[in-house]
Amino acid sequence: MRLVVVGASGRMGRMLIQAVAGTEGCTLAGAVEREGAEAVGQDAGSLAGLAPLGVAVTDDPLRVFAEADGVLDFTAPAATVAYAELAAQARIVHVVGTTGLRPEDLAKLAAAARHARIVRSGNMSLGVNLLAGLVRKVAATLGEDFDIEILEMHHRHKVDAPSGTALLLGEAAAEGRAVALAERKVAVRDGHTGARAPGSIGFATLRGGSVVGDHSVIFAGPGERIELGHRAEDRGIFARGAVRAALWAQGQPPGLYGMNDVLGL
Ligand SMILES: NC(=O)c1ccc[n+]([C@@H]2O[C@H](COP(=O)([O-])OP(=O)(O)OC[C@H]3O[C@@H](n4cnc5c(N)ncnc54)[C@H](O)[C@@H]3O)[C@@H](O)[C@H]2O)c1
Ligand SMILES: O=C(O)C1=N[C@H](C(=O)O)CCC1
Repeated sequence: MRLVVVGASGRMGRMLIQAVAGTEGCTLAGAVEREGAEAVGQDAGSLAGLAPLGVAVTDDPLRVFAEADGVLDFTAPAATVAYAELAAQARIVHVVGTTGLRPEDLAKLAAAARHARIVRSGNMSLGVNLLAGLVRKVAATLGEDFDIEILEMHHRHKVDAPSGTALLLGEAAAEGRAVALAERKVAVRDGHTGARAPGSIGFATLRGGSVVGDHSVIFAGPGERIELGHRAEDRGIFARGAVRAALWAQGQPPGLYGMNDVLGL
């Protein structure tokens, strides 16, 4: 499968180049960065700490999309919305790891998925997607006398909150309880908040250092607490998940898929 990495010089972009180069049956068909980025013109392999791959980073996505079967996109919301349109025009698979997408961005991805195969997930790792299944089950089993709180910590450079993973886990908890997350979500607490609203799903965000991604889902009940968690130690888990998603999506009809589809969960 010929894959393009957009956001090639980012923390995830470099990991994606490594993952594509290290996966049998995949070749790096292109590497794209935003106009004016320092990496434009550099060899994508060298950028990712590998031997040169003979693929120069470009700021012209159209040219490389025309020669590819799929694009791996861990960039920023505005870029991802634009790439969804280009990938749909080129009829290639679009794997979206970008987080911080607003409802109107998600609506644009859903529109593109009428003609394109898109796999989107706030977390492409096996572990977190398994954890989401456990959270759904525990939330469905326990009543509302168990309060659900989701705690996440990421590195100091992360720009969106709560993390895409925390929201994915919140969605799983809400599904388990058969409620809408949008109606139960409490993402900020400050000052005199009053007592906790029964049935709310709370989020707490920590940022600092080089943390790759820590998540805990806490079910706090009368006299006891259940905690389910995941610690990411290496961004390679997200990159390998994205390549797996692209390979899986190649054989699917147009639509918007998640990692649970890819992993058969
Ligand atoms: N879903 C997952 O499993 C997962 C895992 C890790 C990170 N992420 C998400 O991936 C995104 C990127 O994370 P990161 O840590 O690599 O960030 P980063 O800032 O290191 O990298 C983003 C890159 O995208 C580039 N970019 C921005 N606009 C572009 C455009 N129009 N065209 C091409 N490139 C463009 C930037 O120049 C930068 O190099 C974030 O939203 C993050 O939350 C998701
Ligand atoms: O480093 C990031 O940024 C990450 N983003 C995803 C999220 O928002 O959950 C996945 C974990 C790493």
